[in-house]
Amino acid sequence: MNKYKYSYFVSTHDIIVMEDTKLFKYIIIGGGIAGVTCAEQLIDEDSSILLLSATDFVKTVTNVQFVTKTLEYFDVQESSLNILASRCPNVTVVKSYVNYLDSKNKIINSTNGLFKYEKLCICSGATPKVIFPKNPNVLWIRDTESVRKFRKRIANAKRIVIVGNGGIATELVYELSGVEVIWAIKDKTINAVFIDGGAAAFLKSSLEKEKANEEHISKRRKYTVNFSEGENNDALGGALGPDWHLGLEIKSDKHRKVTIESQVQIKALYSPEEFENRKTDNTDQNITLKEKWPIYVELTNGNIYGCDFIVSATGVIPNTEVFLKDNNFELGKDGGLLVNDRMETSISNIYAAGDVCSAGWNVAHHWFQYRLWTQARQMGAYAAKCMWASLSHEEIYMDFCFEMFAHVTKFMGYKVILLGLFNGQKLNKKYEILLRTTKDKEYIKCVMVDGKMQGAILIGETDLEETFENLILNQMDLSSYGEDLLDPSVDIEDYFD
Ligand SMILES: Cc1cc2nc3c(=O)[nH]c(=O)nc-3n(C[C@H](O)[C@H](O)[C@H](O)COP(=O)(O)OP(=O)(O)OC[C@H]3O[C@@H](n4cnc5c(N)ncnc54)[C@H](O)[C@@H]3O)c2cc1C
Ligand SMILES: NC(=O)C1=CN([C@@H]2O[C@H](COP(=O)(O)OP(=O)(O)OC[C@H]3O[C@@H](n4cnc5c(N)ncnc54)[C@H](O)[C@@H]3O)[C@@H](O)[C@H]2O)C=CC1
Repeated sequence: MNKYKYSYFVSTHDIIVMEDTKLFKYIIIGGGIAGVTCAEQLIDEDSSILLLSATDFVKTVTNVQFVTKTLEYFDVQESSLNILASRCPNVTVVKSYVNYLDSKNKIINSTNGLFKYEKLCICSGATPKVIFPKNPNVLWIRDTESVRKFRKRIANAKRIVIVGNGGIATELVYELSGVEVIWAIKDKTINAVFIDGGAAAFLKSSLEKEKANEEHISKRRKYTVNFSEGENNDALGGALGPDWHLGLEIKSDKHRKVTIESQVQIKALYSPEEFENRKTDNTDQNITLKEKWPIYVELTNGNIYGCDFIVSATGVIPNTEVFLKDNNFELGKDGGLLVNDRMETSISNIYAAGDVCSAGWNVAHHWFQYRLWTQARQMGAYAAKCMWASLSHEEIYMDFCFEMFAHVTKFMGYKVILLGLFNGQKLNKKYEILLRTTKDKEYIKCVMVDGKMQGAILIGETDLEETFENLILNQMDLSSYGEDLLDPSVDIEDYFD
């Protein structure tokens, strides 16, 4: 890339562009799943495509397998930039961090110089929204580097506090053994971001089992991650994804010891010195405080725990900051770059996909955005199609995957499938629930309105995903079946397929 003569900044408003600033038809920012999929899917083979990745690795998806029309499994690999470039000959891949966007002149400034675009797709992902981010005893999980730090600290830890009740916290609590875990959640029940209280009760019993006794079925077939020591890159890498925790087999003790503190938040953190200086009565009530710890956590219910460190698994914030300087992007409520049904942001010729964007179109009734690997892939692929269609004046239609929310994952050792409005989202509590559950085997919940299925949670090997997907998409009137719909003696799979 040295062949580009360096252009330079006078001020953020005044870029001097040298004559040979390279023009690319498409530029994609971000080497995560959204960016890489976008680059791979650009079918414009004669065009110049540039992918800028802040890190030495990009995330690539392989072996995509459709479980149903909307549910998919895939493998994820961290690949070097060269591997991606050799796989996609029309894509130039450059390690470069973008630090300024001049949308008026369609130029981006990066650590590797200036680049001009016809169409730009921002796929810069999201950053963990960390509580007490400056405290050295508060860790988070996002990329390979953050997992490396976590592994280092957990090796000698006796007790940690995990804050948050979403995907990361749920997976981490389940994966850890040989260390005492205090799980502090805002909600009444575990994993409330994804599942209801009934499903949470079903899953929770897994925490009481010993880790060694369980067969380790991976969420996807393979996740290859590069944990090589030595590389110390401050740039935030792409989000980890399926099976990121498989490398956390650190402790030989397979006992889980989890205390769930529900309906609490963190009130304060204390260093050992600050804690010594606290002379309040309630500190003495907690036996755990007799030991000396690197940090102390006070919860809003008054309980105080000493621990080795805290993991903040408290959601993400879209990575937009760099792009907002001097650019009047319209933002979604969650701070993402608002995109329309063509994945276009509010600034012309700029598209966005994946965790960085907020779906701003009139979404299908059974679909909503969740910052997930699967949606990053789908949005990246669709954004590529939209950019190409815009330049070639072709008409395209919104991909079918945006018709219905669908997610397959694994929580607490069980396969979990979420379809449509699985928690009654958008239904203003006006729905009925049909439920079938068999302890340690399956949990099936259907959300029904006027006899029509709106969503479903399937935990365990139920084999109902295809049937239920069809029922949600077709909106067939099922009133005549009533509760028989989930009667185990009725083979509804055959009936409705
Ligand atoms: C621990 C963990 C487990 C997860 N598990 C699952 C799961 O099981 N299933 C699931 O569906 N989802 C899962 N997710 C969520 C999923 O990983 C993300 O939603 C998805 O990877 C987002 O992809 P992305 O490409 O939008 O963003 P990212 O993967 O964050 O990629 C963004 C890229 O942009 C680069 N970048 C940022 N700013 C700049 C800049 N200014 N210049 C150049 N480059 C820049 C970053 O370095 C990064 O490479 C998980 C997330 C985490 C953190
Ligand atoms: N299996 C899967 O599908 C997985 C998906 N992911 C995805 O990765 C991303 C990051 O994961 P998470 O950090 O777990 O985000 P999340 O959005 O899934 O969960 C965030 C949790 O933090 C809680 N929270 C927020 N602020 C808080 C505060 N101040 N104090 C206490 N609790 C607070 C929320 O109530 C919520 O329970 C998400 O987009 C998630 O969907 C992550 C892991 C696994």
